[in-house]
Amino acid sequence: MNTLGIAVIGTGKMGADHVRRIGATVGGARVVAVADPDAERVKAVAAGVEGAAAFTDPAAATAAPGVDAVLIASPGPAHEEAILLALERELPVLCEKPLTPDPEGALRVLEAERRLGRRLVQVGFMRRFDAEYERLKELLDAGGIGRPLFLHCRHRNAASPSFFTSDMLIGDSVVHEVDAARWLLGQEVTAVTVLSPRPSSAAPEGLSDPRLVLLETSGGAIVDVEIFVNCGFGYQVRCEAVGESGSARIGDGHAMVVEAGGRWGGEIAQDFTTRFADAYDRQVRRWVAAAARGRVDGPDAWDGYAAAAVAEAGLAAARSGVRTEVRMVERPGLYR
Ligand SMILES: NC(=O)C1=CN([C@@H]2O[C@H](COP(=O)(O)OP(=O)(O)OC[C@H]3O[C@@H](n4cnc5c(N)ncnc54)[C@H](O)[C@@H]3O)[C@@H](O)[C@H]2O)C=CC1
Ligand SMILES: O=C1[C@@H](O)[C@H](O)[C@@H](O)[C@H](O)[C@H]1O
Repeated sequence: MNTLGIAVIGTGKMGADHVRRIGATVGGARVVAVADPDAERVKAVAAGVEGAAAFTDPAAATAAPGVDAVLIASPGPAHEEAILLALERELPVLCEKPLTPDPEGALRVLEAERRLGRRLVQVGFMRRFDAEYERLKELLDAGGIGRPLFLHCRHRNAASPSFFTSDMLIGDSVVHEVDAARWLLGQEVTAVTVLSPRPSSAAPEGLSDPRLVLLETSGGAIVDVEIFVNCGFGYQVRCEAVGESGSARIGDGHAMVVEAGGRWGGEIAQDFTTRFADAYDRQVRRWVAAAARGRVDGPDAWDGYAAAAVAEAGLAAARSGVRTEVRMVERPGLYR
């Protein structure tokens, strides 16, 4: 197999981490171009990769010599433009979540793929590549705990970045649970309710943090998500599935428990780059292997659209305080 030349669009926290990962742990690929409007940042990232050209314009990076595929790690509102540029060139794409912040943008991506007649876009819902999530999915698929009734989810970040808004708790954070729930249960989310307690005193001024998000699914299950992005003590992503004949829980993170000095305990990961390091590696490896065959082997643009539709309902539910139904178009044949 020839080496896949990748353009990485956006070289902030995730983009720089993906550039490092492609060089360090992903075979069969190399970064040939990077783009970021922050000229200093993009130059610094390119300087660490032999043969990578630095651009401030994503279009120029996408059109650079040797680019066979595009990995997008810019902020959500910039994703649609970057995806459409890549699709114009019929290049495979791995786009960080969310695919787009709104369902309308996601529908334009679906339309671009429909015109090409094939799927080229994978969305960075990396939990599908996490070993614990995979085991939970296998158990549910095998009927190991009977028909699922509830997913109880906890999603906590130590602290939110300065640019974080109340909408992003749903559109940037809870989208992971939306995708995980759809994938684990094999069902669509049909309605959303959002409850917002008095904000934590640790939350930045104006940020509605934490929140409780309730998702109803097409198969009659209920998913509750505590999203708390300034919990202060670390990064925790937990999921307990309760079925008709049992329950199963992942994400306790107790890989090693130390008993010493009259105490017992373990460490808590401080952010997603640690907790999901293996999942990101496997996600990018699988994408590279599939992209080299012109295929998508993971969450696709339809999954990105579905998550955006649920997020839209979630934002309306948060504003109104009322249970809000999710509106989705019929799934096109390309994604069945
Ligand atoms: N899968 C996961 O667990 C995670 C995914 N993400 C996603 O990754 C993406 C990037 O997030 P972070 O790296 O945390 O943000 P960041 O703020 O650290 O980096 C974003 C970078 O994109 C650049 N940028 C801004 N506009 C751009 C444009 N039009 N074209 C190209 N670059 C542009 C910025 O200058 C910055 O360097 C987002 O979609 C976010 O939701 C972020 C954290 C974890
Ligand atoms: O995707 C991510 C971030 O964008 C988001 O802001 C965090 O809340 C999530 O834990 C992380 O996985």
